[in-house]
Amino acid sequence: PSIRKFFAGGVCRTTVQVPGKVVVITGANTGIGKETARELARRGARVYIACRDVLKGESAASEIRADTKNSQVLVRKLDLSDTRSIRAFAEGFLAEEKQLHILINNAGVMMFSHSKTTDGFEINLGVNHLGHFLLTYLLLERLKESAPARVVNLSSVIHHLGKIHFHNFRGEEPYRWGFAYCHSKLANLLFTRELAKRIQGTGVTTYAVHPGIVRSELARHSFLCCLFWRLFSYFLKSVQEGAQTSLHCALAEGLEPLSGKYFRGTYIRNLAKVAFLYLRASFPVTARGPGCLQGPEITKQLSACGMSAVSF
Ligand SMILES: NC(=O)c1ccc[n+]([C@@H]2O[C@H](COP(=O)([O-])OP(=O)(O)OC[C@H]3O[C@@H](n4cnc5c(N)ncnc54)[C@H](O)[C@@H]3O)[C@@H](O)[C@H]2O)c1
Repeated sequence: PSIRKFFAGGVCRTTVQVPGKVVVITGANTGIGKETARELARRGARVYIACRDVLKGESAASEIRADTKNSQVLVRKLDLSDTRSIRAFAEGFLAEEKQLHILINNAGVMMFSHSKTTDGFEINLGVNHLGHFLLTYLLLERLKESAPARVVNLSSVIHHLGKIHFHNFRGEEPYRWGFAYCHSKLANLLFTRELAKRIQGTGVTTYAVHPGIVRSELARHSFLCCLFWRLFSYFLKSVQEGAQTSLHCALAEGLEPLSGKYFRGTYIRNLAKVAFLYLRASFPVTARGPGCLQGPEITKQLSACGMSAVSF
């Protein structure tokens, strides 16, 4: 058990209750998002599960309602791979709710095949970053009106392997080794940093999160990743443990001065760092064209802006 505890990482220790607060969580019908929704519902929030499959969302919501005795767990349709769906969700939400206190941009895909969103963007970047970018933009005024409010973006430690290919947002050239997911997670991080700057002084703050390596459904599109997840499942976090960093950023008091920072509630950070440095050295990715910002340059720029990780 002590080894398990070592790998489990930080725990959200705040006892803050949030009755009456309005929360939107994307992709909360499964995995980390579902557990985040459960805990926020337990603490009294009105929780919107924004997901692609309303039936699956309803089944998660009824489980959470029964578990937490909070009837204010609602499901709304949102497909982040389609800007029309994002606009329709935002329009419906803004008509229905006068307040929004916490937005958790949690949904994510890890796809290795060369797919695109409805609007023609590379699928990982399109869903994980561009979709959430548009959603946040459409809800930002409501967040400001409800301040103090927070935006939590799920990134990943794997952003270390990411690069921003400005010339390749539509996936004209396939990415090597499924790096598209890494690029999208780097975009989540950069978005958090820039958003924090632009909303400074409005009472809305934002945080990026690495939840740890979590036993969820994220790897379902890749046989190799599924195999890895199964082989090492003992060392991976449970979804409840994986939700702790998002919960910490959504709830903990006094985080406002840390707006724009990247949070990791995990004790395995140094192991992860060594592994990623090794990977980066083993598979150096060369620049492709003028619009490409390289990983090491980005890391340098991020740390110059105080974007090093905060552990709790
Ligand atoms: N599991 C991990 O080890 C890990 C590590 C680092 C970061 N993350 C991040 O944590 C977040 C949650 O992932 P998870 O591990 O719970 O995986 P998960 O697959 O269980 O959950 C992802 C959710 O996103 C939803 N989703 C996917 N595409 C969508 C779309 N187009 N529109 C709306 N919803 C969509 C899925 O339906 C699902 O509910 C993701 O952003 C992921 O990148 C996970």
